Amino acid sequence: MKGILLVNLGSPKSTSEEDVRVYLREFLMDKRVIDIPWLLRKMIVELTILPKRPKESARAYQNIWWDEGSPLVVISKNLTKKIEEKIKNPIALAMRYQEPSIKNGLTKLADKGVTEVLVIPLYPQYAMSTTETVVEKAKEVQKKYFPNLNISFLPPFYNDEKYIEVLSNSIKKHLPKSFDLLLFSYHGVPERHIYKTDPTKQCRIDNICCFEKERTSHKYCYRHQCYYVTEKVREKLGLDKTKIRQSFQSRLGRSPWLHPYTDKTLEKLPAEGFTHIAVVAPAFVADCLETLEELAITDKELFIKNGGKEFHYIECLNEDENWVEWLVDKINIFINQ
Ligand SMILES: C=CC1=C(C)c2cc3[nH]c(cc4nc(cc5[nH]c(cc1n2)c(C)c5CCC(=O)O)C(CCC(=O)O)=C4C)c(C)c3C=C
Ligand SMILES: [Fe+2]
Ligand SMILES: [Fe+2]
Repeated sequence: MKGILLVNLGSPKSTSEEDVRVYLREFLMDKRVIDIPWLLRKMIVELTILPKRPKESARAYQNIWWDEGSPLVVISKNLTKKIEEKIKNPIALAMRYQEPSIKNGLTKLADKGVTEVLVIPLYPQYAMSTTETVVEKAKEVQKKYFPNLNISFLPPFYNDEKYIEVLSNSIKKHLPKSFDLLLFSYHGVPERHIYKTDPTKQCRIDNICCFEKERTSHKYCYRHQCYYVTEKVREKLGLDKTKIRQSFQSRLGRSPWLHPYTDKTLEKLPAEGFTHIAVVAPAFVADCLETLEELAITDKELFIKNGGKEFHYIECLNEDENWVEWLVDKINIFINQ
């Protein structure tokens, strides 16, 4: 029998400083997130990040936590339930970090007699810190604990026409009547991750390859995939190029990340005459710390402090009916093939 495993990033178990530390340790010790040799990574994580960051992050999580738990996990669970009601085959949810784990999700499916699993990493764009780490972890768990289970993966869907339509319609539904500018803010990655995953080794941050129409490197280029989504959604919404901007948020550490940075962009927009803005975050399919806290609270304050008047945060796809339908369609193709 065929089954489905949805995989999202994951959250700490609670907003306590200790649970946040445990979560950050697992997350940041992933070699596809901080891609340096193990000993150096361990030293940086344990000696420079974990002494202070868990306290700050715990406070941030406390600002957005729901009665039922982490927004990202709660939304992902609700999404799974909605899909479950529309398909005949078993479906389970897993998180790349913390609980429910990928092993836990595969166990649930195997216990129901599933022998073939479609793993769906819940990321529209490919990055070594998102899709790749989910794929590699799922393969590792399968090999170790479920040798008789067949697994395959839904590839990044940033260029799926129907997905673009679903995203555009959701944004349209939440756009305010009048605004000066729509900002597309994507989670950033270190620039070196773009070079590292480029099979052609030709993509350079300062040249235009990421904007070109066809290129082998696009399949593994997070930067291109973000530009693609922005451009296609802009076209679908019928917005002039002057009405949109794209930026990258949530950087960590001192090395250069993808530019322009969201916070720096927001500081400058009011002086450029953009005081009423709407902000959307299409790298996330579910609202989370990075959208509800970083964007909708911290970055909003920054924008207002710099002369902005209106900051309208547009929610992620979350449990949108058309998004559920899109996933159900992909699942049915797998089940019926
Ligand atoms: C959507 C795509 C994501 C990419 C790409 C990504 C890369 C990436 N992230 C970090 C460091 C942190 N990210 C944190 C939170 C976080 N990141 C994503 C998604 C992507 N990350 C999500 C959905 C979340 C929110 C989780 C939640 O519980 O709501 C955090 C933890 C919070 C904090 O302390 O700020 C860190 C740290 C790196 C280093 C990286 C690329 C290499
Ligand atoms: Fe992140
Ligand atoms: Fe590129």
